[in-house]
Amino acid sequence: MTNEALTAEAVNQANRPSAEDLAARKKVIEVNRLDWSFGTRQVLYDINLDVREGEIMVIMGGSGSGKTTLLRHLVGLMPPLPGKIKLLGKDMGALSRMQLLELKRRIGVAFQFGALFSSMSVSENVKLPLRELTDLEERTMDIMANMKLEVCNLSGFGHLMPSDLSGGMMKRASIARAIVMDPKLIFLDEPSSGLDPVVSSALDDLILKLRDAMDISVVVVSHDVESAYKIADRITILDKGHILACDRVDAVRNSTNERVQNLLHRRSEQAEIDPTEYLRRLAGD
Ligand SMILES: Nc1ncnc2c1ncn2[C@@H]1O[C@H](COP(=O)(O)OP(=O)(O)OP(=O)(O)O)[C@@H](O)[C@H]1O
Repeated sequence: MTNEALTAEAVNQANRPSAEDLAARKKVIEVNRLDWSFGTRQVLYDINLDVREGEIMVIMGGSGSGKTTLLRHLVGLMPPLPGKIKLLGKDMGALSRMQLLELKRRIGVAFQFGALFSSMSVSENVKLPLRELTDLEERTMDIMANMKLEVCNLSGFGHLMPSDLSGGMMKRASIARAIVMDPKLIFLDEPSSGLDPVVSSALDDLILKLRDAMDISVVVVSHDVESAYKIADRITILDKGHILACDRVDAVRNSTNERVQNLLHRRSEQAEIDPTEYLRRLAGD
């Protein structure tokens, strides 16, 4: 780990809420006894999880452990099951289609591959949720998109096409789009995949800044253990569809469970992920 990363980690460490502080906060996500099978194949087993207001929760686990399937449930891309998932206090399985849509407006999502439409400028990409979900005037949309681009250190880059951006800028642009509607909760899938450590560390800083400046709760799916140590308040580790650990960073990091340590110190598996296969699974094909 670089000295810079160590320092940033130490700063966040000092700012981390205590277990009591976290427990006293409102739950923005509540998962109760969630099981899921694809056909006869069970991939999630008795998932119980909560995320608290203002918390950064990092979900980790080996390839195929169920992270994407869980994420798809959380963002409403899987059929909602009554009593299983509450998002921002609402039972997703008890909502009408319109109510579910309304709820989805209050969350932001940045998926890992091909997050931006290549035929639109960066600014148009960021404005997309505003265009699709609001009746705001063009000028207002421009102002809102520019504000979010600025927060994501992309001021002045809105006119560029995605192909003109570096990997790190592309990720920041998809985060700008995820926050353009001022959500209270955002989901980031593998934000640091494919980035070198310096760029990845800058992205971690942006995630921390967003949480602090916008009072947002963040769920990050990641393979990157250094990033998790730096940004997370708590880490959840999935193992073959089961929650193996869910605790504050120090507790997970110092866990005496051999399986937890093996999963934490396994080399990054990002190279094994095939983008086409990832998108197919995300779409539920
Ligand atoms: N649509 C689907 N149909 C059938 N099986 C699926 C489907 N989507 C995922 N699976 C299977 O469910 C299991 C969990 O997959 P999931 O994508 O949730 O894991 P993951 O932890 O996100 O993996 P990775 O880190 O490789 O993205 C895997 O065995 C996968 O093959």
